[in-house]
Amino acid sequence: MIIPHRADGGKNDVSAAELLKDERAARGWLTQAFAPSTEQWAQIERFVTMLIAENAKQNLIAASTIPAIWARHIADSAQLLALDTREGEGLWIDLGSGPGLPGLVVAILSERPMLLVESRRRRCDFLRAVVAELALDHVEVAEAPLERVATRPAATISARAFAPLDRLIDLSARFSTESTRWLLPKGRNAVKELALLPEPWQRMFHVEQSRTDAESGILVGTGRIAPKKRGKA
Ligand SMILES: C[S@@+](CC[C@H](N)C(=O)[O-])C[C@H]1O[C@@H](n2cnc3c(N)ncnc32)[C@H](O)[C@@H]1O
Repeated sequence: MIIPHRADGGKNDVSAAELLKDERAARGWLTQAFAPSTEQWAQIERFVTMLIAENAKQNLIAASTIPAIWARHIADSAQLLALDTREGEGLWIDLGSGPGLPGLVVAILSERPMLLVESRRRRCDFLRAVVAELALDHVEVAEAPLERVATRPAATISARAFAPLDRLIDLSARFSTESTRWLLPKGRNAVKELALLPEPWQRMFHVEQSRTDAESGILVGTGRIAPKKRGKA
């Protein structure tokens, strides 16, 4: 069962009737939830323009989603920030960031230090181009398979369309601490994927309904997952 949005002081709460189904609703919600400055709006607009232009050169987002890019990608990414409103300065790691979804959207809307992990060089070239263009000094790009990224404690771990849940956790457990917030959009399989996890991990997570699709869920959890012990080869 997907748990509907819980009131967040009222500020970020939406009922099913207010799902962000179109571009106007998505932009309206961004304004209401994050009150972006003029500079942040300009940065988001520029990111959207760069993403659409780059998509003609490499496949970053489904072309069919471009007319709804604010709802399907920008608000869909920003909703993760609304699920981790802690003011702390801890590192946010976005796994398999692709074109920076959700990592770059979060980085534009917040000052959280951000590590974007992406293994494909052309995608990293795009990430670096956006970081430079928007002067996002708090963003680092790790061009490597996650398996080869040095372990650092993460305050937040996000991963959108990165890997099946068990593999995602297996690869990223070493970055988690007792206070790590896990934000894992899992589409329509969220409940099923959660049910397949070992019991102690299952209890760490609950499923939040996505603001952009009533049938989709985001796994939200807090805590450390002990990395699997690997035998010596
Ligand atoms: C389906 S895309 C999703 C991209 C983005 N998060 C989004 O929602 O649009 C998955 C991304 O993960 C990257 N990826 C897959 N396995 C990876 C790994 N082991 N380490 C780092 N990146 C990986 C791929 O190159 C790809 O860009």
